Amino acid sequence: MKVLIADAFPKSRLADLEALGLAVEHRPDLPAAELADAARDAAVLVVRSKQVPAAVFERARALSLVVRAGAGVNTIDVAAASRRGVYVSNCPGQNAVAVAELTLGLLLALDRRIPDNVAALREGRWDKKGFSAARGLFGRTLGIAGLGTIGREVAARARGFGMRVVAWSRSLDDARAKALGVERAPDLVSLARGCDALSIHLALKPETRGAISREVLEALPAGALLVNTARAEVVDQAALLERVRAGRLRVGADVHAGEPEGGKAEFRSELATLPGAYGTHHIGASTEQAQEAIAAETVRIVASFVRTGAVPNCVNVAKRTPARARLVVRHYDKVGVLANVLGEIRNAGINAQQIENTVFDEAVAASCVIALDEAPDEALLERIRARADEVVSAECFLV
Ligand SMILES: NC(=O)c1ccc[n+]([C@@H]2O[C@H](COP(=O)([O-])OP(=O)(O)OC[C@H]3O[C@@H](n4cnc5c(N)ncnc54)[C@H](O)[C@@H]3O)[C@@H](O)[C@H]2O)c1
Ligand SMILES: O=C(O)[C@H](O)COP(=O)(O)O
Repeated sequence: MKVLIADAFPKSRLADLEALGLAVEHRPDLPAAELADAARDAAVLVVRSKQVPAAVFERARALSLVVRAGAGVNTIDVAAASRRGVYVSNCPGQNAVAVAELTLGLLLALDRRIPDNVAALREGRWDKKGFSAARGLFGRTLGIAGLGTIGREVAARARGFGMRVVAWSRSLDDARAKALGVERAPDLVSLARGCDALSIHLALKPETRGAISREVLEALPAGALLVNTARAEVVDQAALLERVRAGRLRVGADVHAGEPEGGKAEFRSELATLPGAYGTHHIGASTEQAQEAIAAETVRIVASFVRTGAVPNCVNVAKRTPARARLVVRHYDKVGVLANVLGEIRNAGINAQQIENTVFDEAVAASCVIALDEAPDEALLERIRARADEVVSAECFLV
C-alpha cells in the first residue's frame, strides 16, 4: 500500500509510516499539476497546503484517505472526495499554539512597528521620535472572530498581556464565554465596533467567505489593528486594501489572496507592500513543535486506518444519513449468513446504508446492525427470522 506525502514532512516520522508496512513516497516539491498523476496508485495522500482538486479523486482510483497535515481543509475538494468515498481527515488543534504565538507577535509588531524599527536601523536611520507613537496593548480590547482552538489560545495569551477579550463565535453563549474568560459580542459588526484590535480565526467555509465584510471593517475604530492568520478569503480584500491605504486600519496578515502553495515562489501581495501592513509567509503553523505534533497526529491517523479501518478526525462522514430504520440481526458467525440477510433486504428493494458486524467471544455468534433507508415490513422480518440455522433474531427500530 502506497502513501504519497506531497508536501514538507519531518523525515523522522517517515520511518513510522514505513514501520506500518507502507511504501512511503515523499515528494515535498511535487508540482501541483502533477499531483493527480503521482497519486494514481496511492492509497493514502498526505498534504499540507497543496491543493487537492476533484481531478485527483477522479484519477486516483486506489485512494482511500487524504490527511491534511494541518487544520484547514479548504484546500481539499472535500465534496469530490465524499462523492468517491474517500475519507478526508485533519489534525485539529495540533498547530494552535504556534498560530496563537504568531498572532500575538503580529499584534505586538503592529503596535510597536517592530519591522519598520528594524528596517530603519538597517538603513542607518535613528528615529526614536517617530517610533515612539505606540498605544500599547495593556487594557486595550481584543476582538476575536471565531473562538475555536486557535481563538481560545489567542484569548488566553491576550489576557496574559492584560487585554480585555471580546469574542464572536457561531455557537458561543454567555455561559461558555464566562467559562473561557471572555465577553460575548452578538455579531461581527458589534464585535468590530467595540475593539482596538481584531484577530480572525474563522475556518474558511462557504458561510464564512467574506464574513469580515466591508461593514465589519468599517465598524472598526480608526487606527485599529487587524490580524488575519486564518484565510484571506474570510476577509473582503478590496475593502481591506481601501481601509489600509486610507490609513484607517493597520494589518498583520499571515495569509494572502492567491498565495503560492509551496515553500518558495515569486509572489507579490498588494496589501503586504503597503506601509500599514505587515505580511508573513503563511508561517503560522511552521514551528518545530507544531510540525512534530502534526506529523505525530498524521502517523496516528494513518496507523488507525491501516490497522482498524477507523479514521480519526474524519471531516466528511455524513453526520446524518437518509436511514429511516435500524435492523439488528443476531446471527451465527458462518459463511454466507450476512449475504443471505442482505439478499432478502435487496429483494425487498431496500437500500442498506451502513453495516456494522460485531463478533462475540468464541466467534460462534455475531450481531449485525444495518441502517436501512426504509423500514422493513413484518413479512421481510419473518423471512429473515425463518433462516433459523443462520439467524437468532431480527428486530427493527425506527430512527
Ligand atoms: N496561518 C496558519 O498557518 C494557520 C494554521 C492553522 C490554522 N489556520 C486557519 O485557522 C482556522 C481556524 O483553526 P482552528 O484550529 O482554530 O479551527 P477550529 O475548527 O478549532 O475553529 C474554527 C472556527 O471557525 C468557526 N466556524 C467553522 N465553520 C463555521 C461556519 N460555517 N460559520 C461560522 N463559523 C464557523 C468555528 O465556530 C470556530 O470558531 C483554520 O480553519 C485555518 O484556516 C491557519
Ligand atoms: O490550516 C493550517 O493548518 C495552516 O494553514 C497551515 O498550513 P501549512 O501546513 O501549509 O503551513
